[in-house]
Amino acid sequence: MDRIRIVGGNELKGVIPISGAKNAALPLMIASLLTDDTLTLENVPHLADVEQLIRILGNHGADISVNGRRERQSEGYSRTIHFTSRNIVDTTAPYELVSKMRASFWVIGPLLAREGKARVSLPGGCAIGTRPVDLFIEGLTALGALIEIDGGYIDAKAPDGGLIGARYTFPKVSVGATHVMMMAATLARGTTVIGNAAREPEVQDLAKCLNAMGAKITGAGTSTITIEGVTSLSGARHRVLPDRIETGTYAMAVAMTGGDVVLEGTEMHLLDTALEAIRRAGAEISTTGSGIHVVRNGAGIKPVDIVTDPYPGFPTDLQAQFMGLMTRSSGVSHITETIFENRFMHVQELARLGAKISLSGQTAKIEGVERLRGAQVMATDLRASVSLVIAGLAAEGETMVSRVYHLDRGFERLEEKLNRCGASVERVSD
Ligand SMILES: CC(=O)N[C@H]1[C@@H](OP(=O)(O)OP(=O)(O)OC[C@H]2O[C@@H](n3ccc(=O)[nH]c3=O)[C@H](O)[C@@H]2O)O[C@H](CO)[C@@H](O)[C@@H]1O
Ligand SMILES: C=C(OP(=O)(O)O)C(=O)O
Repeated sequence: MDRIRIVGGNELKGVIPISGAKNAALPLMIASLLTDDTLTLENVPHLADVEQLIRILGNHGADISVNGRRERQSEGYSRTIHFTSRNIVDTTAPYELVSKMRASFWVIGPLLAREGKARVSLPGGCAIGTRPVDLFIEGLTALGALIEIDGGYIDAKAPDGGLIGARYTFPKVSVGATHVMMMAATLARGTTVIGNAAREPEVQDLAKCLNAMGAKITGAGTSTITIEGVTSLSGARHRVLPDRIETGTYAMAVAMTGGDVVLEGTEMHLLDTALEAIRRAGAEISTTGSGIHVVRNGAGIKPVDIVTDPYPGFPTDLQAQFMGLMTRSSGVSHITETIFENRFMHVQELARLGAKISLSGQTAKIEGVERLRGAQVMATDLRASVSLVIAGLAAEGETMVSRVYHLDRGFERLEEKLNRCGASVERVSD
């Protein structure tokens, strides 16, 4: 199993290209099941989750080629991938495939809308909370679906004549349930109005792509989304938006080590709240022609309190990284996690590097320390693992991160990107 060795202490200087967003690419890929035409996605990151979803879509009958080549042959950054699901050959998404990744459950929306039925295993994904699927069930039921849970699978059937547009307000904001309801409603009869919808940029990106495919969606990016059903969707070409979580992660890495880096190909408005927190911690952040410029020269790291919230709040997917940064602040900070009930597994690993963190319910109190010292640590989930990398970049000596398969789910060429800016990060295969 691969590990990552980091020798800390170097400032980061240079340019880091930001990849297409994993959390946009996944629903966009799934949307290809809604049409028998070809959906071409540009700027798709080369990540374990994307590869896994390629396998899942292939199981449903999608024909997938990468830059004109067959899947898995391209080594390049951010690929262009063509998805064609001429016929859906199987409406079952089996446990063996779905249990590895939360988003794969989302195929339930397109399969139900296009084929009138779907049998999808209950999902897996990062172990950061119980992550139930009740909101998906309620939303799809509102569209007329009959849903049963059977042997660990959700069995969903559309009424004769297909799903029916409806008004439904989510009792809680869910990114995944918003994606699924929006996709399912594109092919429903009549109009659907989703209340308390997720406003994340990835939801907006999916709506933009669906509209390019012929859907009639308005309001994405606000909490009310209206979808007028159409009888069929066509193919389209769409560029995946930049990864705001990768952007925030590298911005925090620069704030942590000091240095001067341009995050290329990304946009500030995708993560205003997180960038504001990094600024308050002491980094200077500005827009350049090619992306975002992050600098921290000399000044220490100031303590900043944050609370995670649905977009446009501080993203839970940057909470662990921000905690990594706060471990070296000059005072006491508090981080409150409101989205997932078990997203503090990085706390005990950061402690191995010398961090002083105590937990009280959903709030972590971080007492900044003057120095961290390298140690052996274990990645427990995707974002937790990269918080250990951020801490390792500033720690004295060698940090060895095990279970890096978590990192490979969401960070494209992490070692290469950091090393090009002067870090010392190496993958070790045992
Ligand atoms: C692939 C992807 O895009 N993953 C992101 C997505 O996950 P995901 O879409 O799974 O997250 P949700 O927005 O659905 O989850 C938000 C909260 O709602 C709860 N919930 C969700 C569905 C449901 O049926 N019932 C229910 O109670 C969850 O347990 C959680 O407490 O949004 C999260 C919140 O920004 C991010 O951390 C994940 O990185
Ligand atoms: C939690 C994440 O992913 P997933 O929803 O796929 O588990 C994430 O991207 O941080």
